[in-house]
Amino acid sequence: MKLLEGKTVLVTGASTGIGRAAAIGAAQHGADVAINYANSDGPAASCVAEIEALGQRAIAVKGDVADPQTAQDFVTRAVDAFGKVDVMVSNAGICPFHAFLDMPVDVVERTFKVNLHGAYFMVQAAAQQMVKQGHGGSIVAVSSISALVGGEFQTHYTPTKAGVHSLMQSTAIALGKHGIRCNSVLPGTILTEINKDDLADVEKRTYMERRTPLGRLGAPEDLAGPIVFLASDMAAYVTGAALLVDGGMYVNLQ
Ligand SMILES: NC(=O)C1=CN([C@@H]2O[C@H](COP(=O)(O)OP(=O)(O)OC[C@H]3O[C@@H](n4cnc5c(N)ncnc54)[C@H](OP(=O)(O)O)[C@@H]3O)[C@@H](O)[C@H]2O)C=CC1
Ligand SMILES: C[C@H](O)[C@@H]1OC(=O)[C@H](O)[C@@H]1O
Repeated sequence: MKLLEGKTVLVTGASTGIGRAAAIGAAQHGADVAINYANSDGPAASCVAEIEALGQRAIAVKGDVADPQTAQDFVTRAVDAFGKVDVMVSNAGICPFHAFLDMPVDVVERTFKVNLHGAYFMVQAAAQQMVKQGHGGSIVAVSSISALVGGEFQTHYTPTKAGVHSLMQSTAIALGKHGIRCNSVLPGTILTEINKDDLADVEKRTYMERRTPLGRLGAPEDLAGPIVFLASDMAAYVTGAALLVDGGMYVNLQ
């Protein structure tokens, strides 16, 4: 059963990792897909090709989500190509691991701008278009288990993920009257470019694996199903919710 037949789905940060898996998952469920990305032209083009090979339409729009204009441009390009916006998956993010006491100001500011400001303006631009269309929509933001727990080298990052989680709660209230649902997914540790260097430390990787009751770290594809579900009408009465997708890591105290 295809859950997103006839829908237009926008995904930010979809050249690699979780965003890419979400974009391809949406296409497998019958959606046309617009992807945003920042730098990786080759991977973005291959994501488009993969979606087209599934028989769906796709465009890639390059742009830095930290710039509010990127959100307006992304939505405009998607509407030009596909006529509407049904789903926004706000996923783009960075996590430059760094110690707290000597954290450079520019690393903090950049992380806040990409992860939180970027999500804010993308969600707002999609919602403006959905309200104009008048038939509701679904917004899924990629927050993190890190919205709920801390990280020694993520003091600039975890507040942005808590912020994205909170943004979905407030926009669920602001947009409910327009039939727009807003939810977040909270991935645990998923093997992607964002943590390749961090998890090259075998001791750390083994520790993270041992903390996970399901016995393995996540793959980007583990997020595709939960994101497609929340995007779809199967979740028609779900809004303001946060879905942990972490193999059980969060509940594993001892
Ligand atoms: N991996 C994990 O363990 C977890 C990840 N997350 C969250 O998942 C999201 C995706 O991360 P993940 O897939 O792991 O990492 P990746 O590094 O694989 O993917 C990040 C994506 O975001 C894009 N991106 C980065 N900066 C910008 C920007 N300024 N403007 C537009 N696009 C940008 C990248 O594009 P390009 O390649 O072109 O730069 C890429 O497509 C992030 O929000 C992250 O916080 C949450 C919990 C766990
Ligand atoms: C990048 C990290 O490995 C990853 O990001 C998150 O949000 C998770 O909590 C992991 O720490």
